[in-house]
Amino acid sequence: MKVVLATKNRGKLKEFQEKLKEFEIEVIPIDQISNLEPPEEKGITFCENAYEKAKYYSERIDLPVIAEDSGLEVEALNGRPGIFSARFAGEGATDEENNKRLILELKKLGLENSPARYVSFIFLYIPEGMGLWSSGEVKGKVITEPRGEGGFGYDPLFIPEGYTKTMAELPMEEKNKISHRGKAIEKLVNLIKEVKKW
Ligand SMILES: O=c1[nH]c(=O)c2ncn([C@@H]3O[C@H](COP(=O)(O)OP(=O)(O)OP(=O)(O)O)[C@@H](O)[C@H]3O)c2[nH]1
Ligand SMILES: [Mg+2]
Repeated sequence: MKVVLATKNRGKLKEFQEKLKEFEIEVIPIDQISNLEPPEEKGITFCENAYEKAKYYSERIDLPVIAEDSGLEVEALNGRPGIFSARFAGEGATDEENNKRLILELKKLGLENSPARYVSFIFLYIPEGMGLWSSGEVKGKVITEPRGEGGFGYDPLFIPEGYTKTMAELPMEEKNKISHRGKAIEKLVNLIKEVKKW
């Protein structure tokens, strides 16, 4: 089975490819199929953004498309950056700039860490209007001293519950077992298997 993944995020793409390999599903990045500009993320929830992204591309390329919207919710920041995680330090911000903003905001509050969670919503949109969605989360804490080279985004600042290493210090295979995205992908695969039985 092959499926198109609508993302411009290379870190996400690698994690989807690695995880879905386990289920013999090949992931084709959207930019191999089309050079459509991504839609603006106008939703106010992860779910809405994932749905809109998948629908937008699927309707235009007439193939099933998976899209994900994900982010980091930090307790001390009342759930921010949330759906704004990719643009915390401004539109087009780099991971490094977003990490600096997070560290600054925690330090402003006099904190060295805060409970936090990563959230992932995935939507598989199938032309003619059929859809499947799933979600996943991983709880942990964010710190103010970055560690590790793996993963992407806020991973050098995120320590999953039950671990002492940051997400960026874990091999991808291990991150995929415990991460918000890994869990959401597994749930989606189970849904696809159920639907195939119909
Ligand atoms: O360290 C991280 N490890 C993760 O596992 C992770 N998952 C999400 N995030 C953050 O949340 C944004 C998603 O925003 P997002 O879903 O809109 O994706 P994006 O804009 O990067 O790409 P696209 O898929 O929209 O094209 C990302 O950019 C990151 O800042 C993560 N950070
Ligand atoms: Mg995005």
